[in-house]
Amino acid sequence: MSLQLQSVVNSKVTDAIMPYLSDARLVRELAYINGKWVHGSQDITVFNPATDDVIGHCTQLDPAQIEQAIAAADAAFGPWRKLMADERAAILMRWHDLILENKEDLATLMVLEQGKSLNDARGEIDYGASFVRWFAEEARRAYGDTIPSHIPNAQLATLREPIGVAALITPWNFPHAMITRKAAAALAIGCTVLIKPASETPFSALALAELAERAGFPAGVYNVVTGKGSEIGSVLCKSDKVRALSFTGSTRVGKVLLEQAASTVKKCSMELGGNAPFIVLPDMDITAAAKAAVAAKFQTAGQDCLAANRIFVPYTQYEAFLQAFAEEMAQIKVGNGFDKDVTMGPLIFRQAVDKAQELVDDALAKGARLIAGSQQQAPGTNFFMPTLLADITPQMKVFREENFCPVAGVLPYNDLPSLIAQANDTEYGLAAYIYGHDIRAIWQLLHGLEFGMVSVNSVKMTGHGIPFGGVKQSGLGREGSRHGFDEYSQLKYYCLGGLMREG
Ligand SMILES: NC(=O)c1ccc[n+]([C@@H]2O[C@H](COP(=O)([O-])OP(=O)(O)OC[C@H]3O[C@@H](n4cnc5c(N)ncnc54)[C@H](O)[C@@H]3O)[C@@H](O)[C@H]2O)c1
Ligand SMILES: N[C@@H](CC=O)C(=O)O
Repeated sequence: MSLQLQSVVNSKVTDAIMPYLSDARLVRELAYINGKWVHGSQDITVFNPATDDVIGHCTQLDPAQIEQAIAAADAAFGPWRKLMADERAAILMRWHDLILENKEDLATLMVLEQGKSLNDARGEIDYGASFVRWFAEEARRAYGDTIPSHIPNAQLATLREPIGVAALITPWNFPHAMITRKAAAALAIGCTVLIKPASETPFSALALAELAERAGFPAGVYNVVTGKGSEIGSVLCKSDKVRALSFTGSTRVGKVLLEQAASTVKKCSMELGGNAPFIVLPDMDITAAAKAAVAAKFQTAGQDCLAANRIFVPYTQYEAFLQAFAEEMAQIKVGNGFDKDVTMGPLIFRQAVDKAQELVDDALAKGARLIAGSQQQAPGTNFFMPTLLADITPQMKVFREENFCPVAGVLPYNDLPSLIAQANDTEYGLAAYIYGHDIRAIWQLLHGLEFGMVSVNSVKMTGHGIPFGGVKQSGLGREGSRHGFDEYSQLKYYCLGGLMREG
């Protein structure tokens, strides 16, 4: 079956998007395969979570079209990997520059489909572009090793080779940066990519594809497939041609994909859920700690894998901290991400609001105290007002589950050993925060905490140069940093024997 192709017409995009953008060609509703915009069999409706308005549709590809996309990426792999690193880097840098030139439009699209504030969306575009630049630069440094030989008259070494076609499946909470963090690494090292964005936020992904085309990626190197996650995931996992699978999303779906990918023994990289502890040490200024905890909890309306869900405070400062936190939380301005001064947008859809309420109800039924947060003030059906619960316990869902909503839970602690045990009492192990000054306590925590990333006295911990990733059920592998290539490359060892030695 040949691909149904459509030139450049975005016939169904509603007026809800176009008036906001300076470049209408960034709005794409079709999938992007082998350098063409492609129709699927049905449409998936995309909503603005702040207003519930329909903002457009993306296309749902059928399994045969996913197979065709895989074949295109596979065919493009050979020529792409053969380019010199400098040549791939130049295309990546053009993509980077185009992303930044179109920052305002990309951020606007993100607010429309994801709901975050315009400032946060702009920040995400910068963050996303930084990975493209980083990996364009790293492409020139994808070294192998030479190995002191234990074999007479032989030279031993490794080559770092691109693994092949990489499937990248991404979530809706960071619809831009979760793509670039994967795609830039894969492309720079010489892989071709098939990107499957979340159906709630396809427009950010498709705009990136439009810019990738303008940057000059050859046909088949950069592909975006849209449609049903389970259907696409299963075709990608079963295909022998797809050699790497990089997934960012929930631990539940990550486990499904790991099982499916086992059938073809793919290299799997999993960036999954988190349930971050935020630990306040006794020597920390309480107002400063509360300010940082609010920032760490409510970024992206709590829909952030790094969100500080369980906040541990010494008994002696407990009530003072709750008061300071409630005061700081009251400064959050909830509303449509386009409105001036808004710092927190809606949740992604109505079920997320219901889940937030369920967490609060469960906690209150099990003895938590509601310190602040009234849902009567919510400015729309998909909004959940920032909520502060005290006295949360490990028996409550708000402690156990990745809550992914603007509900903060605080609990007191007595001593470091019991604190460490409680902070680790979760299946997740992505990120942890420590606020305080006592270097011995910080060191003890750094060693005791079972998390892939620990940030001391800083809410911001991410960036292109750091190895982002978790332990336990928060995932496998690292993104960004000099380790980012590991997920998309393999070492080929060679032994060059029978060499004559001089002297
Ligand atoms: N560790 C990280 O770096 C990181 C970063 C961002 C988000 N996340 C996690 O992502 C989750 C929120 O995002 P979400 O709700 O979009 O996650 P999700 O797991 O529901 O979906 C993620 C992606 O997987 C697709 N998908 C769903 N079911 C699938 C299946 N059976 N097979 C293949 N693909 C499938 C979705 O369409 C989407 O594209 C949270 O758990 C959050 O912690 C983790
Ligand atoms: N906030 C994370 C993404 C997780 O949701 C990041 O900074 O990469």
